[in-house]
Amino acid sequence: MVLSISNAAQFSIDMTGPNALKMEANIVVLGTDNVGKSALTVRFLTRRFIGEYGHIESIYRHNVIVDGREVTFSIWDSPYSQEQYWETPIQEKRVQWADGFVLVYSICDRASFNAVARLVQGIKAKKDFLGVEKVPVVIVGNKRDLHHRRTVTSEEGRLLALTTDCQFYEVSAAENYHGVLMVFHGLTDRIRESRSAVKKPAGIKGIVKTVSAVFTRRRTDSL
Ligand SMILES: Nc1nc2c(ncn2[C@@H]2O[C@H](COP(=O)(O)OP(=O)(O)OP(=O)(O)O)[C@@H](O)[C@H]2O)c(=O)[nH]1
Repeated sequence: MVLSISNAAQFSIDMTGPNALKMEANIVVLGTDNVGKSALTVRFLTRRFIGEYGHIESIYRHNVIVDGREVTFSIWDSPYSQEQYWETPIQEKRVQWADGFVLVYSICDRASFNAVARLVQGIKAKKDFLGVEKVPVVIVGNKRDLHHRRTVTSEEGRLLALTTDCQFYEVSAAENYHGVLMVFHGLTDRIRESRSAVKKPAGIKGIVKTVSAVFTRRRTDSL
């Protein structure tokens, strides 16, 4: 199902400057059941927390201005499939489609944290296989308001992010919009960085490849 929500959150209004470029970002939100994936997504889209969200899989389209650039987000809020995450064609499609990932666990649910640790490895391995060197991933510990029921410490979350080269945030989708905004803001920055890294001039390996491609082409052209 594709929902289109417009006129929602705008966190900057500089649309007129010379830097007001447009950008598109496909984002997949993943995590085990009940961790708050939909709450987080809907909070970002509407600024609201509505409590119950059902289990509908959706792609939401949403335009916002981030640092003077118009960003069109397509956010895929997807349910968790327990086993062989990477082996079904639909899951594989998700990974190919995504420019960045938001991996959510609940700070009160250790199994959900362990699942995120597995997900991040799986995503990186799959993207690596597809030739993507650095995939933008944000790890989010949700339900921060329930700190009295915490079973995963902030340090554990931070350490996981550090060792897997991801960003890390602890948020409460229930209580706070700003933290959720930071998640999507941070991910947008990472996506932009990863795109400009791809455009950087090739290193020596790239030059050798280009030169040999030119010579190979000349040879085949002259046959
Ligand atoms: N206390 C608290 N509850 C939250 C928070 N975020 C979500 N919830 C609640 O957690 C439950 C699950 O939230 P959802 O957003 O439906 O979680 P989900 O990960 O999309 O769940 P699935 O649809 O099962 O995949 C709901 O009852 C929410 O109200 C939060 O930050 N704090």
